[in-house]
Order: sequence, then C-alpha cells, then structure tokens
Amino acid sequence: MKLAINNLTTHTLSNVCLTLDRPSLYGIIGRNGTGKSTLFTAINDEMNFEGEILISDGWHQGRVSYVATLDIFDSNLKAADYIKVLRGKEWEHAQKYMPLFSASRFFEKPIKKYSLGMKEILAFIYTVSLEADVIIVDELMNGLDNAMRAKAFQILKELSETKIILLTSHILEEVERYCDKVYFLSKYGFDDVLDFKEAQKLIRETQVFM
Ligand SMILES: Nc1ncnc2c1ncn2[C@@H]1O[C@H](COP(=O)(O)OP(=O)(O)OP(=O)(O)O)[C@@H](O)[C@H]1O
Repeated sequence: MKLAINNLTTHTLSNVCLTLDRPSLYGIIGRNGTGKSTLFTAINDEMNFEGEILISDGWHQGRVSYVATLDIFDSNLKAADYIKVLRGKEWEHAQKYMPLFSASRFFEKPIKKYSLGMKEILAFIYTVSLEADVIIVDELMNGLDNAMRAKAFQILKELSETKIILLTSHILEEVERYCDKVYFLSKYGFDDVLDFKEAQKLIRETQVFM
C-alpha cells in the first residue's frame, strides 16, 4: 500500500509532496498551526483541496482511519455503544485492545463521565481497530499516562508492520524514539528529520505564516 501526496495545496499548505511506499510508523512534526490536522483531513478525504492524494496498492483504493477530534463522540453515549457497532475483525480487534487499557468497565459508562485520558483511550482503540491501510494518530495520546502511552506505542509498532501509520505529537522525544522515520512539515513541504536535536532546532527556528 502506498500513500502519495502530490502538490497538495490548502488554505495553509502550498504544493506539498510526500510519497510513503511501505508500511511503517511515520512521525509528522511541525509548529502549531502549520497544517498537520489539515493534511490529515485531506488524506481522510473530508475537505476540498488542490493537488492529488493517492492511497492504493495499484489495485485497490486504501482505507483511512482517522479520529480528528474527541468531539465526534456523543457524550450521552457509552464507549461500548461505539464498539458494538463494529463488525467482524474490527469488533475482535476492539475486544483484544480493551483489556490492555483496563477499558472494559468504564466503557459501560456514559462518555460525559470520562476523564481526558479515558476519552483518548476510546478514540485510540476505535482508530486502531478499524480495518484500514492508513491509520492517523493526531495528538490522540497526550492525555495518557506513561503506562498507557507505552501500550499504545506497542500497538502502533505492531500495526506498522502491515499499515502506514501517521503519528503527530509535540512530544518530540517520543516521536523520535518510536517512529521509524520522522518528517517536519512546514507550509512549503516536508523535510526529513534525522534526530531529536534536529527536530528541536526545526521547531524552534521555523516560523508559522498564517
Ligand atoms: N476549520 C477550519 N477552517 C479554517 N481554518 C482552519 C480550520 N481549522 C484550522 N484552520 C486553520 O488552519 C491552519 C492549520 O491548522 P491545523 O489544525 O491544520 O494545524 P496543526 O499543524 O494541526 O496545528 P497544531 O499543532 O496546533 O494542532 C491554522 O492557521 C488554523 O487556524
């Protein structure tokens, strides 16, 4: 499965190109407001843009899994309500992941009673349970404690053997530690990032033009 972004232009990005031609855990870093979430929304085909985004193995169009915001979950419903509409393998994946996050009990309570971390656990489990070729994790783990984050990264590592995973986070040490390859996104495109020091430098010195 390949993800090819050709000359993507949006209100915030200009002629951005990137080709990811193998499954892996890719880190996408960048200043606030650069357009990372905009990029993911375009990849998820939920906005108009100029340019081209192809997700395909040459035969089939690839599927994307992306929870853009925790607000998509109706706070009067329970996490279990979202899990029970999953079918087949997707439901099985969720059943496998829930105990790892001690989620089975609180998933029976209304979402309005959840902490930030509990909502993120729901969003994370939902995102990684879907049968997708590209999985996007957009600052979904910021509220998780260290033990939960380690479990989440373990799952992403395993899935990255067969899927393209795009992860963004402002915790640069973690991005560098877990991601196989890291890209720095600015208005004009992607730069390869070699290490944590370079990531810090790019974040410090690059301006955001709005
Ligand atoms: N729905 C929207 N309509 C118009 N402009 C938007 C919308 N959402 C975001 N923007 C603007 O688009 C730009 C990019 O926002 P985006 O959320 O993609 O950045 P980001 O890189 O994900 O930032 P952060 O690291 O803060 O999450 C910002 O200038 C923002 O103000």
